[in-house]
Amino acid sequence: MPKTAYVRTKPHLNIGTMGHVDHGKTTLTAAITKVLAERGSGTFVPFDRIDRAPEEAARGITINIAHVEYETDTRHYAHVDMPGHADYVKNMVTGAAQLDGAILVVSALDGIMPQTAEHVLLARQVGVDHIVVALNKADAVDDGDTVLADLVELEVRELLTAHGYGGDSVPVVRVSGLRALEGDPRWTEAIGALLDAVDTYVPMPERYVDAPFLLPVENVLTITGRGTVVTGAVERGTVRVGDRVEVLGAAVETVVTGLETFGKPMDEAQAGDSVALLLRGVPRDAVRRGHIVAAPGSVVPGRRFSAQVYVLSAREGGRTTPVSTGYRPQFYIRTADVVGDVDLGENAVARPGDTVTMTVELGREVPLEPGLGFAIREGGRTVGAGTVTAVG
Ligand SMILES: Nc1nc2c(ncn2[C@@H]2O[C@H](COP(=O)(O)OP(=O)(O)OP(=O)(O)O)[C@@H](O)[C@H]2O)c(=O)[nH]1
Ligand SMILES: [Mg+2]
Repeated sequence: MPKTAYVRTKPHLNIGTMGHVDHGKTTLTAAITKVLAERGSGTFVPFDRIDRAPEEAARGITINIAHVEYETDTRHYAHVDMPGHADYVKNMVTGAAQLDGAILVVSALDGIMPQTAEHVLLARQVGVDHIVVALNKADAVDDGDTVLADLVELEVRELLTAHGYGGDSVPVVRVSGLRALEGDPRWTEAIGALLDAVDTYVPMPERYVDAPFLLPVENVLTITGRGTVVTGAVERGTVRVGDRVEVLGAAVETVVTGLETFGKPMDEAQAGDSVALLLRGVPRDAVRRGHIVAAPGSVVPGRRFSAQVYVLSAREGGRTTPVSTGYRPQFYIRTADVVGDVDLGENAVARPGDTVTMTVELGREVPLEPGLGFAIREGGRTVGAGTVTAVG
């Protein structure tokens, strides 16, 4: 049966839920889709469909990044529900890289926890400019006694200010994802207020639709009988069915033979869209997460760059000891995960909490450009966050 084509009627934005494990991100995501479905502008996605990979159901935490879509009166959103668990922050890094805004979920019962702070820091680093706070589990703090929630709100505003988000003006909305899912009118209204805050506080970003096409590969799938499909968010430019593209990393040039967004076919995808691209004649195992699909010849990958890097303090979950030249951590750049040699110059060391300049020699080539954000990880934890200042 032919599928209904995607019709672009409203501006499209990418947002997502981030925050500490168990603070209620997935529940809130489900509640948002439920409230909007009741308004007639979307499809309800229940909790267990968002937390759907078998590995996730088994562990009961969100491991991969789940995407849902919905519409408010004024906008179309793709929403990524990001994992809170510390082991999976690398997924958060790649998920956040495409966000135009984020909903920071903080449990009013628990307040700021390690991944609350880590996610705010990473969001800043990967270029998320606007955060709206969902102070969740507001149903569970004593009715009438909002002292605890007030304290948590203050604490969150301070955290945001410390990371350059202007915490005083950030909308903080008290919600209960759980009670909204149950249909309690007080809390469905609160979800409406949260969405209004997102609609008004997160501006429509500038989309570079005229730039050469570039998409960092997030996932690779096979559709039997049709070929290899890559998914991800278009970082810039426009791509149409029939366009030639190259896959950097796989060193292949091919043609886009199909395009979809959320299961709906489209003729043209543009910067900001979450899409699946069907690629002609590319073997499944030739393409991997971290590769880049781009207009042929439009990007030159490199291995060497200079960067400004913030080394996380031990309190933020970072190292307890300084790093020096010869340090060899993993660099998370767009969706890629690459080892790199750090050179801090003569005699220099970088202590946890320092901001330093460094040069990096990556283990393999990736497309690099000034302004590109990245995270540095070691032994399963984030130890630094940086921005490319020069290439070569
Ligand atoms: N009282 C109350 N409990 C909630 C609320 N939202 C979520 N919970 C409960 O908190 C627990 C965690 O909820 P999730 O939605 O899985 O949390 P999460 O942030 O997605 O967790 P991870 O994806 O593992 O980081 C579950 O037991 C929920 O039922 C809420 O608004 N009020
Ligand atoms: Mg979750």
